[in-house]
Order: sequence, then C-alpha cells, then structure tokens
Amino acid sequence: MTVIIKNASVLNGEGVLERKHIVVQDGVISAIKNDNEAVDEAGEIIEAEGKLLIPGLIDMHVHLREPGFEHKETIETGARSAAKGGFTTIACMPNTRPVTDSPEIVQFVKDKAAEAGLVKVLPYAAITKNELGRELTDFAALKEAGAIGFTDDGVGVQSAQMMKDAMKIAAGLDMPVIAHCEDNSLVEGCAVAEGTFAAKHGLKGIPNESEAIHVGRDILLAEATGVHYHVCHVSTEQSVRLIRQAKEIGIKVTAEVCPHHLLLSEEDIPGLDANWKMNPPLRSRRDVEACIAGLLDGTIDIIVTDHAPHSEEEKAKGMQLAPFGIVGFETAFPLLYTAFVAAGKWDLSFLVQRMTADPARVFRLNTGSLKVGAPADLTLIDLTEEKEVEPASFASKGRNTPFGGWKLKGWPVKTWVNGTAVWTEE
Ligand SMILES: NC(=O)N[C@@H](CC(=O)O)C(=O)O
Ligand SMILES: [Zn+2]
Ligand SMILES: [Zn+2]
Repeated sequence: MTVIIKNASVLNGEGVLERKHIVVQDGVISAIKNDNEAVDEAGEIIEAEGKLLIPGLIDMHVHLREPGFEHKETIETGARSAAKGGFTTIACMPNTRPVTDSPEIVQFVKDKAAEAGLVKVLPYAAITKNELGRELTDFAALKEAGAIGFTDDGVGVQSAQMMKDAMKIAAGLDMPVIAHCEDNSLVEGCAVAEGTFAAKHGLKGIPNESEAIHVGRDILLAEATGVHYHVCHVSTEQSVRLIRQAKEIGIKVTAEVCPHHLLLSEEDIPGLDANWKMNPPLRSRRDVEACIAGLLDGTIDIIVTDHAPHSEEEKAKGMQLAPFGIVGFETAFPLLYTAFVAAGKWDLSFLVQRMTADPARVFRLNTGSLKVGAPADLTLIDLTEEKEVEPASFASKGRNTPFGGWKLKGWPVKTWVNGTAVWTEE
C-alpha cells in the first residue's frame, strides 16, 4: 500500500516551509522528495498544494472515560475526536471506573483502542488503588501490561511518603511519575481560582499554592529518588518558577501546559457557566504570562489538551456543582495557531515541536518527526480558511468548551496513522 502526498508544505530543520512530496509505503515514510524531483512510485495520490504537513500531533494528557463513564466519551469517540483534531498518539488517564489500577484494565484499554483502529492510545496506570491515595498499585505488573507511566490524575497524592515510595519503585522500573498537583486542604469547596471573578460572585477561590506546594514537594522527592517526574497541567507562576529552578540544578523534571491556561485568565470568565470550570482553574493574567514564558524558555516541555469530556446534564449543574473539565482535541491546534502563530508571536515550528517532537522526546516515543523510516503518523492542515468553533459538530461526545464561536484558522483536514487515513474533513 503506497500513498503519495504531493506538493505539501513541510517545515525544514530551520523552520522554513518547503514544498515536498512525501511517499508512504507500508505505513512508513519511505521518501521525502523535493518538489522538482520525479515521483516514480505508483499509489494513491493526495494533492496537498498549499497545505501544511506535520508529524501527527501527540497529546500526553487526555481522558477517554471508558470504562465506566461511556455517557461522557468512549475510547472510540475520544479517538475519533483526537484524529479530527490532528492527533495521532494520545495518552489516557486512569481515572475511569474501574480505575486503571490493574493489568486487566490496561489490557481492556489497549483492546478497545485496537478495536477502534484510529489513533495510537497509550494508557497510564494509577499510582494508588482506586486513586484513593491509600495503597500503591503493582507498578511492575502494570508496566508489563503496557502502562507507560503512573499517575493519579484527577486528584493529588496527598501523602508525601506515598509519593516517595511510588517514585522509588517507578525509578527502579525506569518509568515516569506524572503528577496532578493539588493539596486538598487548600481547595475544599472551591470551583474557580482566587481573583476578581471569585470575589465578584462571592465564591471561595482556589489559591495558587494548592498546586505549587505539591510541585515543590515532588521536586524534592524526585531529587531524592532520581525518578523522571512530570508535572501535569501547570497553571501558576509559582509552579513555573519551581520547575525552572529544578531544571537548572539537573533534577529530572518535565512539565506540560494546556491551551486554555495559555489563552484565558479568570477575568475572562463571562458568568456562572460551567464550561469555564476546569482543574486547575483559569488563574490570573500574570499566571498566564508566566506559563507562556515557561513554555518559550523550555521550562515547560510540552502542550497537552487535558481533554476532559462531561455530559451536558452534568455541566448544567452550574459553576459550583458541575464537574471540572473541558474538551480539547478539536480546538487545540487552531486555537494556538491563531492566537500565537498567525498573530506573529511564535514561530510555526515552535508550536509544532511542542506538540510533536518534544512529547516524543520526553516520553521516548518512536513518532513525532517527519523523516524517512519513521511511522507515517501525519497531519495535513489548512492554514488559511477561517472557521468558527462549533461544539455541536464535535466528534467528541463532549461539548463542554469555553471556545464555542471563536473564529480560528489552522484546521486539520486529514490525519494518517501508520499510513492509514483515520480522519478526512469533508
Ligand atoms: N482537568 C479537569 O478539570 N478534569 C479532569 C481531571 C484532571 O485532569 O485533573 C477530569 O477527569 O475531568
Ligand atoms: Zn489533573
Ligand atoms: Zn486530566
């Protein structure tokens, strides 16, 4: 099976766009030719004139909800939403029901992903049984079953001793620990961050320290244990500062940030609408600027969506009672392209790297680059047509986004995984 993608715009090593023909054979990139070179191979021709071709996007933090919460999303609907958003590899969080805390559930996730046959789905397993923070899971057995790292995402591991024990075992297995950083004692009953919105509506606010206290604690534990420690959804200036300092002295810490924490602050929340409720919450403008600076200087390594679908009924419960989380797959690239690249603030290659090569480097994946011999995980993007975000037409079951109606450019039009098209925009 041969696919030839002709006249695509491809970023070269210097971040400059060049016209290339990409030949894909048996799921692998077999040749990258200059536009004046002849393509002798026979196969399916895709005319990509004027479109950007990049390595498939990688999202290392997503919630697919299956098993247990299929009314919010299934592995199949989540994988389709990812493909539509230009993602070819996604790593799913274990806060399902049952929690992914046994080899059987890891296997279940892998089987469902294979059945869907869309994007590559990499399962994380829980640090503690049922994510209750009381008893560690069997890391060796979970690794053996195919888990790629350990995390209790959705909640913070409250006990420092438990986290240290987890890190020691993970380090011995050469596996990363991925942390949702949140001190429960500081956030009880809170739905939004401390700030002008909380004050205006008489709400108790989530303080920045609730995140940064765990970041600081865990950096010290990572130093003591030598584990690869990865910080989830960084959202505060203090967390960025702590991670920057830790990296400077050689501690093995990496970090991620979500598009909404780069684009929105608590001042932007229009009213008591739970589509603006997520964890961590939207913080101050100062925090947003610190996250952007952290991403630019490499303190924050990668961009993730934290795709967190919930049903409309659940989100209709209002700001105080609705669950935390927003969907992310189908808006991530166009949002960041429009707000940062088209606006002239970031190079296109910088955005693409933070969503492809950098996650591949941090998590040692064999994808994320456009080179001969690499798996043909590819995304074709239309950089010119402007379209509105329409939650009603998402492939995800989730419609919970604060970005509905935003006019964006940079929409993915076709996605291939191992050379097979898994999404084509009609
Ligand atoms: N981010 C969220 O607001 N929600 C996530 C949990 C999490 O990522 O902590 C979810 O599972 O819904
Ligand atoms: Zn989390
Ligand atoms: Zn999450």
